[in-house]
Amino acid sequence: MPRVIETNLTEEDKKIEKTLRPQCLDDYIGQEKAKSILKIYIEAAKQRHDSLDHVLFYGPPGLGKTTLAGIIANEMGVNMKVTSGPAIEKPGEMAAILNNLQEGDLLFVDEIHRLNRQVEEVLYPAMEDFAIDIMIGKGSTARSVRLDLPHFTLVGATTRAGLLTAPLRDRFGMIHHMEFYTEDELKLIIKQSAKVLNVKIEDAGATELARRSRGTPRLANRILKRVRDFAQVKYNGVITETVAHTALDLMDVDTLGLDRVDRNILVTIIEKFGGGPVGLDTLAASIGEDAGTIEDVYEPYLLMKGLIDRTPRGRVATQIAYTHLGL
Ligand SMILES: Nc1ncnc2c1ncn2[C@@H]1O[C@H](COP(=O)(O)OP(=O)(O)OP(=O)(O)O)[C@@H](O)[C@H]1O
Ligand SMILES: [Mg+2]
Repeated sequence: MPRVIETNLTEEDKKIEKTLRPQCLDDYIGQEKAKSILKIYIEAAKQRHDSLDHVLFYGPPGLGKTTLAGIIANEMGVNMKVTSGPAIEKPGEMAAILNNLQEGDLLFVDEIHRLNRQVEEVLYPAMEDFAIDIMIGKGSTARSVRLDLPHFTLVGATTRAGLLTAPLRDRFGMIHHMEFYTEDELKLIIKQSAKVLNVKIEDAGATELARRSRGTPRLANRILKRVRDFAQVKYNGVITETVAHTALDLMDVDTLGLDRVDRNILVTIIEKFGGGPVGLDTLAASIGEDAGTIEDVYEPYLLMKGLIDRTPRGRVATQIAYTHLGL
């Protein structure tokens, strides 16, 4: 059975995500702070008939960064062009993308921390002055020519803002940290998705799914889909609390929403390293996971739940972790 916390989305996952994606700010649940600030920014930009300031979203996967970028484009009434850090290899490719934008367009750059330095440098004047500098000619006759661009909005997304260079970060007018969703927010999302997918779910069933969705809408939707299948085959199609409970236990998602890898991280810190502190790389090596994945995907939730602490000498398991695991 595929793991619940899967960072590589299948085609079916992508299709479902598309149908479940809210289209306007009012349908977007949670992230209240970002929403209220965005509302003002969008209103002001529309009144000035100007493009919106550049926006950076950072935070763990599946919290709605791409969704929010799409909503901004919708609310501004502009087109969204999508690209990603690893997809652009040469400065010329970035220049071409920028040059093809229409006035007001939104350029969404996913995994923006993975742009290489030369490509990133094209963005500096583009974001600041809506212009790019291109070199014409060779050797002693080479000169740089400035080309004007349409006013556009860059929306960047990254799992870690710390990996962004200062000059790039400084060019964003708004930087927003995506928060984990509360159980109540996730419950609303689950109920909304259930309606769209035509799934019958009881209130207590939705509560149970929300509690075990790791604060993450993507997981909430994915879990909903799996539990629906389970309810269809084993029960009469309705997601009750018992159905939710049984299905999630089978999926190896525990009562805090932790999956096998989360628990492995905790158990390893406790049993192999006496509760810590243990360095990230050592920890990664002993559980056979990539250090970056631990830091971006697993750790933020464990930290938020107070199961681990980060100290200068490494990661430490907290009392809450011992209690949760019954150790
Ligand atoms: N606030 C929200 N309200 C309702 N549904 C949401 C919300 N945020 C996210 N979702 C759902 O979760 C799914 C994943 O969100 P999205 O793709 O925007 O996450 P992301 O932060 O871009 O993730 P990644 O870092 O992996 O690119 C969406 O398809 C959408 O169905
Ligand atoms: Mg995304």
